[in-house]
Amino acid sequence: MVSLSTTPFLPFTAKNASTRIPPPTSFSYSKQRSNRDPRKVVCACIAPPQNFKSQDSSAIHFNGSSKSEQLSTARDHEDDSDVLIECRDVYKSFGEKKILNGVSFKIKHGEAVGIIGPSGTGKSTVLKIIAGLLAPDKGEVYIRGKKRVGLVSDDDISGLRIGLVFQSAALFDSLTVRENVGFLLYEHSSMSEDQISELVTETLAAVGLKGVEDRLPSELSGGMKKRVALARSIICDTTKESIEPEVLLYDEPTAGLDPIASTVVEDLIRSVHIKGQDARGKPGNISSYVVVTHQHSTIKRAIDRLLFLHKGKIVWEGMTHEFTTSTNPIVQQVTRSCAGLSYRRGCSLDPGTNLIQLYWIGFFSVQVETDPIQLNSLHLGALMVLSDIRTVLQF
Ligand SMILES: Nc1ncnc2c1ncn2[C@@H]1O[C@H](COP(=O)(O)OP(=O)(O)OP(=O)(O)O)[C@@H](O)[C@H]1O
Repeated sequence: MVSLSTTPFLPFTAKNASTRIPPPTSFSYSKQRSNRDPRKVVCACIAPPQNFKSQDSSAIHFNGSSKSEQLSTARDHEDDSDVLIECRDVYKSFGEKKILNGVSFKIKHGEAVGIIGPSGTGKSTVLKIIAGLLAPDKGEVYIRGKKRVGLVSDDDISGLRIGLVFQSAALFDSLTVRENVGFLLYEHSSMSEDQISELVTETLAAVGLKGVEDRLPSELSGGMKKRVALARSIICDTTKESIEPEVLLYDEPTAGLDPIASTVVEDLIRSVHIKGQDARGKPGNISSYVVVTHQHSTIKRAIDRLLFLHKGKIVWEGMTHEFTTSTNPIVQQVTRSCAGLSYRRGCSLDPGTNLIQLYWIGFFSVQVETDPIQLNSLHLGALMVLSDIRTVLQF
């Protein structure tokens, strides 16, 4: 089953009985239960990027000899038995706008993968294609070796659940935390309400939340909403004979968060992974995850392997620690910029806070705390915090 879970979320699925729409304000799960086709996409949302624009992606000159291309021959001989998801030569355009131009990569069992690249280069589009919410114009997506035809709702591929955690929090305002987290199970499982309630409590504990089941989203802090969102994306029907592995796709999970809140989310992402340990001290359930991010701390804390998307292709891939030592010209251009040679392409000051958000050549951002009184202007402020930023940018 490909189960797409939306976290603070507007769950959605497509036709053939699995489309889910937000319930009306008065909706209550104790009154409304249905057992429909369990195929679904659940999307958990975190904050949208703020004031973010690609500042200078034109400064990047793609050198056709990418590492991923160099590796392609070797990859052909790899053992693919542990590949959960594969995108093979995927193309996608929106109208006249060509976005993806032959994207190929594999996500293996146990991996923590990041997708980075300039703004607007198609990273979120890749996630939506993996999730089956968008169909590629050309190319294929394989789920555990089986080619997916069309969108997730058109197909009956089983063997993997895919959860999509969107940027912006979109919990159902009129539903309690319990109803939000248990949404999928109320809709699509045969579990009793008591069973669901117990599982919701257990799942909330896994993300470090206790005693919030009866609260409404409006009674939660931003950070708590994100935890609820994550709980919603990892909950699954435990009464089933076999529970399929799950891949979680996070779209900019730390965008708009202050440095401390970002760290909490990054550690949470790690903790629900099978190689991590959740807040109860138990191993996580998520087999693999993919994170789209601009945030340096997220790359550093939550990602093992990076895919670098540029001009519609994966132009480099490798382990996170290899990124700074890569000889790939485009990567070098990025890392030199991060080292301060071309340190600043944009910045913004969050109103009412002491956070400055800085952007590097359109795809890295770092938040630095400073005293607004020091700032004569945003530009001057960026210069003044430069030394701190260099420290922050150490991989
Ligand atoms: N449904 C759509 N219809 C038309 N254009 C779209 C659609 N979805 C995305 N786009 C366009 O495709 C391009 C890539 O969008 P996408 O959100 O995938 O980029 P991104 O790399 O994730 O950007 P960012 O880093 O800024 O979030 C953008 O120019 C966007 O406007």
